[in-house]
Amino acid sequence: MFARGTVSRSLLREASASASFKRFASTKAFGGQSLRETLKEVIPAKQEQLKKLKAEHSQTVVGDIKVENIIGGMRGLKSMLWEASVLDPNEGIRFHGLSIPDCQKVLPPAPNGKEIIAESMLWLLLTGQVPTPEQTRQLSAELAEKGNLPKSVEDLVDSLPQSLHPMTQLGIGVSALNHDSQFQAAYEKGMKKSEYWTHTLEDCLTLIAKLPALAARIYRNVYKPGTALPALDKDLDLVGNYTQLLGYGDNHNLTEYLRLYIALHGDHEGGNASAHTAHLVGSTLSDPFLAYSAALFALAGPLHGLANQEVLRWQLAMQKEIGDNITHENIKEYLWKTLNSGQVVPGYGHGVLRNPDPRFIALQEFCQTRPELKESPIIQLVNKTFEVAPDVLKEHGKTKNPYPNVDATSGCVLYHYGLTEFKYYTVIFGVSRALGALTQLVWARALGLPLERPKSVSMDVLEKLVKA
Ligand SMILES: CC(=O)SCCNC(=O)CCNC(=O)[C@H](O)C(C)(C)COP(=O)(O)OP(=O)(O)OC[C@H]1O[C@@H](n2cnc3c(N)ncnc32)[C@H](O)[C@@H]1OP(=O)(O)O
Ligand SMILES: O=C([O-])CC(=O)C(=O)O
Repeated sequence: MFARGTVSRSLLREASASASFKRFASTKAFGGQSLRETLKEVIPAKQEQLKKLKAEHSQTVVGDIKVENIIGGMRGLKSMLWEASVLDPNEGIRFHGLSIPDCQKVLPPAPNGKEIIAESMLWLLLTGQVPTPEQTRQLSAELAEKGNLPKSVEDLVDSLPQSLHPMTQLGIGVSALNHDSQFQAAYEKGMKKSEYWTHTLEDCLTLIAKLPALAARIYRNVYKPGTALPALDKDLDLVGNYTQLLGYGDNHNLTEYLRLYIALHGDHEGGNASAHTAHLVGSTLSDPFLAYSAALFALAGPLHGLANQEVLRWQLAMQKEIGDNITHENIKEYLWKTLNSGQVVPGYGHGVLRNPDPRFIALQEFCQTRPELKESPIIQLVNKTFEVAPDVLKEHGKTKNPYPNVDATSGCVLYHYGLTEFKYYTVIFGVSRALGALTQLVWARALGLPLERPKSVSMDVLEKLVKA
């Protein structure tokens, strides 16, 4: 299915059986093809696959629509194409067939690091292939080259009130970058449909490249006004530059954590609110900057990305109330207090997952390898909460998934490392989610996917349908 020099899906799956990993790792060096060349090679096979599906199976039934799907936020309804990742309720996310541990084994890290970096994850998401270290470096260099913000966007962001939520500022900044959209300019000139994806790809790479400078500028304006932003370092990876710009560049452990965080949050199949928003808005052929700014506003809701800020707020309030005597009994009591006051337990539950989120596990494992995190009071509280919360939520009896999602720990590690401004945390998520949402935009244009326009019904119509 994949072009020459690629790793097939089945081989990627096999990769999770660790015995085959050495073989797999040695087959991943495919020379120095660029990202664009690689995509040009893999796209025709996917176009063919879609053409065949349409021709042979357009009328094949693959599921039922129940009333609960219509009134229940479309949970479980298979109704959109998404190429880069698939979420299994029990196993969690796989990126082109690779689980998180698989990715940790095969995706190249930064030269001075061990964790997955944004570039290697982006390459995998876009192409279905594991990049070589050289390909990863090539992409890092390109992103660093393109990373500066235009003056107009700098001025716009600098003019925003300090009190405006950082996520609102990020959405505004991203949408304003569409001033220079290559896709929009080419569309105005009348480009052919077959050229959509190439211009989309250029905009997507430009946007991903500029996100660290934009996100860091917002951080500095809001929390460290008057401090100077360093220049982008052409030898650093995207996240290496991001931590430098934030002012935490000399904290290697935080940089490594952010590399892992940003790679892991990159994609979570298509139905989550931010990815789906990018897909919906992008389906109108609005440019990647507009589509992704819309996605950011979905991410900014407390049931979605903003939960990572809410978790920290909630854990700190718990810490304050319990004091030093942190026992299972005390945590249990606090959980019941939260639930009995009609609030959700942030960081727990999920629209699809029915087991602990493997992203949560991966971040917890990161904490276990760092003595400073193992001993951190906030991380210990997260761990103790995990020991108690599932049983309390089961007893409460409402949530279909009593286990932690990624937000249950992600912000707490940042807090430990001194990045304590929790209203900023979802911005970091926003830097990450671009990897998957923009990947799909490229694929949607390469495959010529249509305008998204589901049918809605009123309750009266639904009643008639039910009776019929
Ligand atoms: C990166 C991410 O976006 S991961 C998700 C981050 N969000 C959070 O952590 C917020 C807390 N969790 C939640 O609110 C939910 O679990 C969601 C939004 C993530 C998923 O929602 P759903 O798919 O509707 O969950 P589910 O079907 O299990 O909900 C059934 C009931 O359990 C409740 N429930 C779900 N999770 C929780 C929770 N963590 N605490 C308390 N109650 C919960 C729901 O509010 C719902 O109650 P209702 O019947 O009174 O409306
Ligand atoms: O999948 C979802 O609905 C929410 C989520 O975990 C994500 O978007 O990362």
